[in-house]
Amino acid sequence: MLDVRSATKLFGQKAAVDNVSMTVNGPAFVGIIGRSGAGKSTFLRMMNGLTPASGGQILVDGRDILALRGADMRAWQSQCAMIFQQFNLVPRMDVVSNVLHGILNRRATWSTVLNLWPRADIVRALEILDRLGIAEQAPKRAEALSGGQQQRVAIARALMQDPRIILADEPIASLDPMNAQIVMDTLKRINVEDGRMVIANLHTLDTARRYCDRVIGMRDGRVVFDGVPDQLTTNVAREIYGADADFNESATSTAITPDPSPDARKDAEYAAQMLA
Ligand SMILES: Nc1ncnc2c1ncn2[C@@H]1O[C@H](COP(=O)(O)OP(=O)(O)OP(=O)(O)O)[C@@H](O)[C@H]1O
Repeated sequence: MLDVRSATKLFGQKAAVDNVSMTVNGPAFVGIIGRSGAGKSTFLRMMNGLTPASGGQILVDGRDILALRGADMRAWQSQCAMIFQQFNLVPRMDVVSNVLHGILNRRATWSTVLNLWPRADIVRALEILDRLGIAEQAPKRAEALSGGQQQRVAIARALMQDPRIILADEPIASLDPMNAQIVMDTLKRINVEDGRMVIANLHTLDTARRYCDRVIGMRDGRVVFDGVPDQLTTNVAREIYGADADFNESATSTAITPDPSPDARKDAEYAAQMLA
């Protein structure tokens, strides 16, 4: 379904993404790891047309999405939702309107300006929020929510698009371990239950091992590892990160430590429910 052929992005003389090739068949959960500057974000942004490529092809069911322009590119972008580290919600807008913004490009401008949405769309947005365990947050302003809840709203907004692929750029890098787990569980559930491909840039090895069917390691714009989580040994990781013998995996851990706050307890209950 996804066939990346020598995808390349140059910024001046520097290749941020350097001849990347891979194929992904079916709705896999793919993690991309690598140190800062390895090219992970640039690759995801090429996938959904936010960053134009310098060369290569990205074929989805045989169609090169790097060559799409105008309405065709917008149509692709609606099938290929993006989730960001900083959530990118409209902070002062209520949660359900933020979710409805997932289908903004399918709406007439005047109806968006007036915040008028068909009832069926509102019901769907509420159903998605309910599925992600945050229906009661629907009327609140996005800025009033915790980081983990905001990221779930961003995932709900992505689902509103009914995408085939979800691209997540360090989706848990701003979250505490508890919320990181809830967000990763949510992405995994969408992957397994809906059959949507997820490609996530991840900054912790334990997360990549735990959630991914396949892990891609990038270094200096190139793919230096492509395998299953079991193959991601400490030595392999050291190689991907270009680290020395002091490389300490536990420093990148997202393992959960107890937190007594009521909100954290509620989130913990939700996480346990998701894992059950
Ligand atoms: N718009 C840009 N203009 C010039 N150089 C850029 C631009 N975007 C990224 N780069 C460079 O491309 C390389 C890859 O950056 P990229 O953000 O893709 O890496 P990354 O692996 O996602 O890192 P991080 O985890 O820090 O986001 C870096 O050297 C970066 O400085």
